[in-house]
Amino acid sequence: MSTSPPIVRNLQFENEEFEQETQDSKSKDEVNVADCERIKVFLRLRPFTVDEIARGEQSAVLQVKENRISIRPRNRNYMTSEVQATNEATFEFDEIFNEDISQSAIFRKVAIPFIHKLFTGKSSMILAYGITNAGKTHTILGTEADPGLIPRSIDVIFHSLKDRIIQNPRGDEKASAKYLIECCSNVLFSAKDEHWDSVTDSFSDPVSGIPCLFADGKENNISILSEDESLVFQVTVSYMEIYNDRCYDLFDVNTLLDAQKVLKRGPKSTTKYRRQGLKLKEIQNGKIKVEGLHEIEVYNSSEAHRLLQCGIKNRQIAETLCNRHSSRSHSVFNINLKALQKISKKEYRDIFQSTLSFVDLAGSERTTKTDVTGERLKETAQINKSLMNLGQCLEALRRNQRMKESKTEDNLKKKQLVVPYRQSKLTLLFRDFVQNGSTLMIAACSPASSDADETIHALRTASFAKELKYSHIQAQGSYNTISNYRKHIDALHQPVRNRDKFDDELSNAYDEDFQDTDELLLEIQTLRERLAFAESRALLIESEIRDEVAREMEEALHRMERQYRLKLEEATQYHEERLERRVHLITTTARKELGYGAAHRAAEHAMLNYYKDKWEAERALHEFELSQLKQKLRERNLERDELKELVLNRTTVYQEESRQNVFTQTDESLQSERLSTDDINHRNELSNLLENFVETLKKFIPRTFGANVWQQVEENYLVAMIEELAREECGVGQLRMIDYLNRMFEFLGGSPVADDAKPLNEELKNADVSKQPNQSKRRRERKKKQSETSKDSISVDGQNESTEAATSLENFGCSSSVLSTTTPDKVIKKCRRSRKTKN
Ligand SMILES: Nc1ncnc2c1ncn2[C@@H]1O[C@H](COP(=O)(O)OP(=O)(O)OP(=O)(O)O)[C@@H](O)[C@H]1O
Repeated sequence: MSTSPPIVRNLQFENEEFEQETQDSKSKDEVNVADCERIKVFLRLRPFTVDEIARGEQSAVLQVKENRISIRPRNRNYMTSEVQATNEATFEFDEIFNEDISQSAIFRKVAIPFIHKLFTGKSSMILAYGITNAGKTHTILGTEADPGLIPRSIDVIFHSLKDRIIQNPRGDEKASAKYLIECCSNVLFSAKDEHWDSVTDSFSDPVSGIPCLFADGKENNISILSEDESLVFQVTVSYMEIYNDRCYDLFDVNTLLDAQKVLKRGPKSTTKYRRQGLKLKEIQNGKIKVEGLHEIEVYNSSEAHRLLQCGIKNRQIAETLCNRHSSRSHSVFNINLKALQKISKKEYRDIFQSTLSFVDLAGSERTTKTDVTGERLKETAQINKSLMNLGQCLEALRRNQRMKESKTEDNLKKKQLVVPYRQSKLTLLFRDFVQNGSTLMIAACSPASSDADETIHALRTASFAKELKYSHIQAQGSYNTISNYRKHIDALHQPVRNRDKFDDELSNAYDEDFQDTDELLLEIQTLRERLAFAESRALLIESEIRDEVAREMEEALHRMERQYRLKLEEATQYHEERLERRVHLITTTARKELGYGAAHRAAEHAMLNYYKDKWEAERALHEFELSQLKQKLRERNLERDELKELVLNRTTVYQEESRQNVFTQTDESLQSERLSTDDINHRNELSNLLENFVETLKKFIPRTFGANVWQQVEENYLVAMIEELAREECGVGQLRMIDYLNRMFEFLGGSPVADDAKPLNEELKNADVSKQPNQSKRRRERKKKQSETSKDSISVDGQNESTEAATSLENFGCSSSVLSTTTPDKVIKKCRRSRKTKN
């Protein structure tokens, strides 16, 4: 089985106008390939921007002569001694494009040879390098009106391949351009946002509805075809960016959907937009693979343009949501070509795979110049670090190459430098391209004198790249190499087919292997030595880097110090002035108020004295009152003591009396108990006697003293007497009755109890209670006699009534003579007098 290697035939030109130019480029390319595959570096000088013209920027470019450019530095102190001496920095490049070169011309000069290589199975990279705002993106992407290298390359590639693109039968539908474009149209282009208004205002695809920044057909007049008609192709594209030394897929649908969620929630959304970072993995032959990077199958230029548009949009969204600015990341757009040869109706055989990559590097910038802080400072540091690392790789490669080329004894003894590819993702990818393909660098250059120093640094790094050749590192994926391998495999298969020669061939192969092993051991030894040297060299480089960083930091610190000192001085001056004003104000106010203050103090003093005297007087008065009150209190206390004593005495007396009363009452009650039966009889007798006596008085007193007197006697004495008698005990009742009678007679004007009645009174008074029944017996007898006598006298005639009364009274101790001598008027008067005196 043998394959005839495809011969890249001369470029076919559909447009005669470009024929000559492209032929030149082809011939140049052929020369370059022959010229050991040196890394080519082109310089593109951009014109002044509108802003720069408005600022009146001066040009830093002193001279552009053939491939040499001279730039005048702004501050020569930071330059090399050579530049300091001449005050200009001169660099040489493969070609220098002036401000007036068109995008189309650049494309033909730069990209066409690489597209050519793509079709021959060689991978290549076009790298735009330079300081910020130098025109890198303009060159790589371009604008809607004037597209750059990528859109033009897409046009040419698809126009060349035409119907020879086949569909991958095992292709993932979710990795197809159609699916992604649909997602993009739903997610990214549905939202209207000021950040991409300018983009969406561009062309719109009638099918997908996606605005298309780059219209097809700008470069449709160029076609590069392979003569091998049996070859068919599959084209995939991938788009990624390296931001803060992390790789992100710009064709990842999931991140697009996440972005949609965040966008829908609006600017106040607390959900953070997080993208999944991709890992770089080293596969066989030192090739680098970006794990998880989507490679989207594309069948025509229109799809490719729209995909590019989606990637740009995704990047814009990331920029918006991550709050960063344009080109703060390195972007890599890959066009992968897979050539297949038809074996049968459905079977294809892989012939080669190649990639054309377009890298738009972020612009290096000086932190001292842009005065950035926070996240931006971190970004800038990362950009500068990765670019510096790229410069270090280029420098190390150049030195190694020089050592090899010079072949002097000294140089041969020296060990090769280790190229620090692994220090950043960018350089790892760069290594892949340097080792596996050809590289072209476009150094974008700003003419502004304000950017001169940074431009010089960037151009110096670019000039390192210019000297690099990679002829010794053959492109592993090239078509020719693959066909050579095939031949070799065929040769290896030969012994199998030819059994007779198998053993000999096999032993030969073993011998070769042993020889290889010895060589390998030797190489390991050499590599070890190189490693030791490389480590020491790395330390040296590191110290150099540290020095540079320290210098920059020192510069920044000096600047900050100056700023702060200035601010401090301003603040001090301001505060001093303020303090002076205050002191002045206070002094003036104090002076004004001093006079008033003295008078005020005198008045206060007088007031104080007045209140002091007043207080003293009141105090004396209160003390006097207090002493008086104390005296009174003492007296009251004495009185209280006396009263207490008195009460105590009285209580004692009272207690004594009450005790005696109790005894007396007890005696009396005992006596009354004894006399109770006699008393009942005695009372009956007495009441009878009293009735009689009262009856007698009723007759006697009205007749003698008048009806009024009787009425008064009756009111005052008799009723009370009768009631008393009814209530009192017998013995005591008698005494009471006598007392009443005495008082009655006293009232009537008579003498108290008659003398002859006394014995009776005395007798009654002194009467022993025990003897009373006998006494009452005697009395009853006497009364019986008297009643008989009175009965006799009454019965004689009415005139004897006074005599009867007197007798009755006599029986009670009353003398009738006393009664007869008193007139009723006198008795009444006497009675009234005695009442008055009583009252
Ligand atoms: N050749 C050119 N002709 C006309 N205008 C240009 C050219 N090159 C660059 N510009 C303009 O200069 C400005 C800066 O260019 P561009 O954005 O490409 O710079 P950059 O190097 O990519 O900057 P950054 O690294 O910050 O992204 C843009 O306005 C662009 O239109």
